[in-house]
Order: sequence, then C-alpha cells, then structure tokens
Amino acid sequence: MQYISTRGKAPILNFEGATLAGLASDGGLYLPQEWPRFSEAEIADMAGLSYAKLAARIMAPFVGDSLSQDELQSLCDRAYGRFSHAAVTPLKQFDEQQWLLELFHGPTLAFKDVALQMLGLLFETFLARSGGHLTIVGATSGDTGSAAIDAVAGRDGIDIFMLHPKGRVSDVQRRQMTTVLAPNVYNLAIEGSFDDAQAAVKRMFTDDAMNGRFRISAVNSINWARLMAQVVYYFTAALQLGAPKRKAAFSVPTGNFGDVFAGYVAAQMGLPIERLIVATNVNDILHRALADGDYSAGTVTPTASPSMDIQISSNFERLLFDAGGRDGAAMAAQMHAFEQSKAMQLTNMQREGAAQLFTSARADADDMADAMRWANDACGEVIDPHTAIGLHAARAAGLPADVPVVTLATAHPAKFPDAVERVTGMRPSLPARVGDLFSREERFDEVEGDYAALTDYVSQRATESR
Ligand SMILES: Cc1ncc(COP(=O)(O)O)c(C=O)c1O
Ligand SMILES: N[C@@H](CCOP(=O)(O)O)C(=O)O
Repeated sequence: MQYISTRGKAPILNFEGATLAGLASDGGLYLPQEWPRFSEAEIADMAGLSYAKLAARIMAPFVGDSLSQDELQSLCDRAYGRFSHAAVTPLKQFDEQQWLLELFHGPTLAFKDVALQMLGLLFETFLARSGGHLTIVGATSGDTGSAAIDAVAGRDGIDIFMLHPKGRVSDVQRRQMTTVLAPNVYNLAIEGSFDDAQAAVKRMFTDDAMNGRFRISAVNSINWARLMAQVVYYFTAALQLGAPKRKAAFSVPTGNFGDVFAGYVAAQMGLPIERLIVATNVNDILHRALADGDYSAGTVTPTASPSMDIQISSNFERLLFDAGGRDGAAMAAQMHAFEQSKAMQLTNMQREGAAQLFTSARADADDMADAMRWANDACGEVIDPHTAIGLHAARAAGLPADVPVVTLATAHPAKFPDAVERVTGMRPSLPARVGDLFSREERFDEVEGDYAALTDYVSQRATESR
C-alpha cells in the first residue's frame, strides 16, 4: 500500500514511512493511494472475531508489507490487551433504535486510546528497525494528550512535546497528562485555543530548520495510522447489528474530523453505512460546511465539551480531497487560500460527494443537557458531554425506524465530573486504576503561544536525529 499527500507534492511513502512522517512535507495529510475493499462474503466472515483479530484483519491491507501478519497480530494483541473491557469497545442498547458504542475502556478513558495504544507500538517497532530518535509534537484539547503520553512515556528513542490550551481542558484531563513524570514527556500549557496549538504543531512539519535537526512525527489524527486503527470499531459495531446484510448509522461527536473520517473509510472499504452524523457543539464550522458549503472559522467558544472546541478540523482536508476528485494541486491552492482568509466555500463536487454519506447537527448547551438527562433518566446511563452531543444528533437525525443508530461514546463521564454533575446531580467517580489522580505530583511548563518560543523550547530539549 502506498500513501499520497492531499496536497500532491510530498514523496509517496509506504505505511512505515507515512506513520513515521506524521504530516506530509508539503503540509498535506497522507492517505492511501486507493481504498482497499472487502467483499460482502469477507465482511460476513469477520462476525464473531475477537477485537484484536478483527483489528489485524482490517488493518492488514493498509499496513501492506511494512509488517508481517504475525507482527501485526502481535501488536494488536498487545495494544488491545490493555483495555479494561473484554470486548474492548462494548455496544449497549438504549432503545429500539439508539445504541451506544463505548470507546473509553482504555488506559486514559477516551476513544483516543484505541488508536494511540497501537501507534505507540508501531513507533517502537519501526524505530527498532531504523534506529534514530523521534521527536513527537502534538496538540490536544484534552484527550489526545494523555492517550499519546500513556502510549510513549518511558519509551527509548522518543520524546513527546504536548501542547494544551491553558485553562481550557478539564482538571482530570490536565492531570492525566501532567502527572506522567517520565523524562521523555514534556507538557506545555500555551495561551490560546486548540486551533492555535495545532497550527504551531503543523508549522513545525514544514519548518526546514526544525526538520534539519529533528525527526519530527505526529500523534494527532493527522497521522494516518491513527485513523486506520479507528476504522476497526465501526466494523465491530456494524457486524453486531447485522452487517453486511443490514446497514447502520453512526453519530459521531466531532472536532478534528478524525473519528468520523474513520467511518467514511470503513464505508469505502465496503461496510454498509446508512449515514454518518457529524455532531458538533456551538463551534459548528463542520455543521455549516456540510449544511451550506460554508467552511469559515470564527473564534473558538469554550464549552462543557472542551475536546470539541475546535474550529479548524484537520481531517476535513482528507474528505475534501477524496470527495473532490483527488486533485492535489487544487487541494493545495484551496488550503493555502483558507490558511490566509480562514474561510472557504466547498466546491459543488466536494459538497455532493460529502452529502452521499454525511449529515450533521449542532447541539447547544441545552441540547447537550437534554440528551445527557435522557440517557440518565430513560436508559440509566451516565454519559459525558461529548457523547451527549452525539446522542442529541442521533435522536434528531430522523432516520427510518429500522436503521440502528450508534452514538460513539468518546469519553468516560468521570473525565468531566463538573459538567456531568451540573446536569444530572451525580458526580461520576474515577475508575480505581486512576483513583489517585488528584494526589499525584504535576509537572508542566507555561510557554508563550508564539511559534518562536515553542521551537526554542523544543530545540533545547529534543534529541537531534539528523
Ligand atoms: C471526548 C472527545 N469526543 C470527541 C472528540 C472529537 O473527535 P475528532 O477530533 O476525531 O473529531 C474528541 C477529540 O478529538 C474528544 O476528545
Ligand atoms: N479532541 C482532541 C483534539 C485533537 O484531535 P486528534 O484526534 O487530531 O488528536 C483532543 O482531545 O486532544
């Protein structure tokens, strides 16, 4: 399998190369040259496989010859062996139509673990072959940070620099990052929003001076390997609901568009998906883009679902590229114009391509609270604010009654105890394995959000590898 950049100018790489590169050198995002496709019979044959076995089966065509089948299976066994639920991502029924796919049984209690446990092992495996040192730079609105840190803390040959917007993540989220005291982990609190942090991170990938000294890589969903691993749970849920004979819909609380794009990939691979519902909070650029073609970014509004307080969604570029005819030069021009003006109009081809599978909804604070209350009162489930936004969109979608709608439960409610308590009156407690989080020592640095200060910080601490 070969990987190409959405902006058409970066070298074509195999899976190992694309994983280690993270972001393409032309500022674009890597994705497979063509989508691998499973037949109906092959999908039917997947029913009943364990999560780790299914994961290896789904990932194999993407990995190509970068790993042997045995190596891939062993990495999946190790990655998914660390989840606290035997099913890894259990599916629960709410009513005749609504279902909940719990993605938060990994070590840091959010869906990010599903991909990042795997990515940490991929880095380890590929670095063991090539030698050298990897400098990971990442941006987080709360959950990617802790999952990535858990995945690489203490690993030889890797440093991780994780930027979070100061004061805009929950206390649990911050502590899950800052109480990891391994010497290869650097937490940076910056002024500004997640978008500011992500822009700085992406700039480092095209910075010749930084790339001349350090081998920079990504743990955000700009890294293709992240999305590949997230495709798997769409298959597990759909198979349980009758795939390949029966279609399911998915409602996905969305910020950086990685999770829902993984659903799009599953559909390209042959999984029968009725609809992908993009659920946003009031930071609704994706809802506006899908509803009217207007992709214009405003300022980020802080909400009770902080991990989705994002206006510029990196992975949307992958959809625009694929749905818009895979024209790298046109995509580069469109994105460069957007980077200047922070506004763009989707082309007709992009809008029509997206409309075949995607629909969207925006939830404000009341919508979120109503959905959280419904889950609690009618179904006996305490859900987190991000999941509640997905559930609101799922119930509002108006899909035919015979189509099961699966809301992705992206985080454990205990990550957002204040928001959950405000709505339900109940304060969810942390699972025992992180029960001592608030008595652990914290370590992080506050760094000016400007690019020069960030590169200085990284340059003084990272290991040169060029
Ligand atoms: C809990 C939670 N829900 C939803 C999202 C949005 O996911 P994505 O960025 O893949 O769209 C995030 C962050 O990414 C998150 O942390
Ligand atoms: N919500 C995310 C933002 C980064 O998203 P990613 O999936 O691209 O890593 C977070 O919690 O950090």
